[in-house]
Amino acid sequence: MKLQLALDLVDIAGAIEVVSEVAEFIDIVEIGTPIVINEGLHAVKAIKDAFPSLTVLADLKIMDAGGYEVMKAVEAGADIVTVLGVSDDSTIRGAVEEAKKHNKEILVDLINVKDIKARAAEVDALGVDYICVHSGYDHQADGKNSFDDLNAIKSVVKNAKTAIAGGIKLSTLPEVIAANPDLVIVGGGITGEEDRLAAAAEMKRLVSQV
Ligand SMILES: O=C([C@H](O)CO)[C@H](O)[C@H](O)COP(=O)(O)O
Repeated sequence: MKLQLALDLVDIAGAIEVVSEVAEFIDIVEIGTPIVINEGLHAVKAIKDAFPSLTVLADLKIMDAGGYEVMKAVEAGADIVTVLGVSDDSTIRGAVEEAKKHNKEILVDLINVKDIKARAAEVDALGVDYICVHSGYDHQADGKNSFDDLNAIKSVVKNAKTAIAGGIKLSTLPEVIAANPDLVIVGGGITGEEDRLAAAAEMKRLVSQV
């Protein structure tokens, strides 16, 4: 099981500072959607240049023009690019095709998908690399999480790796781990802690036991 650090509410300098602190405990670093909105794909390039051995995920949440937008993210240095599960199949197909050309990966984010089991099965058949259940910030504000969704998609996803994101903290990590995703994505559960190093180290220890 791998650990991804999501960086959302920082600028490029802040992202580099956080990753410098916790790099040894994370497998994937995510340049979150808010950073891409604020800084553009330069943020992806800056992190890849600063940490060439880390896997970098660009959380573009692509909804259209899958092939083109994946191409631009890959040019900037992304190893994994996100596409929304609510997108048309043609968008996801284009994204997968472009990523494969460059030996890169696609993570489909099922945020706001209503019939999560059915869509996960469809997306799995499109050849994506990861399928992620996700309670976004607005869902979290309503007290929701994606733990049940993870169990639901685990029963239908046969090819892709599974991932979970949204408000995961050290206190809820054991419950997440029990559902056995391939990838756990944590933002505020590390970046919002006073001792980020300790939080990342403990999370890495827990996910590595599986
Ligand atoms: O994708 C995210 C969100 O939609 C903002 O772009 C976050 O990266 C994801 O939710 C993980 O962050 P936390 O919820 O703070 O763990």
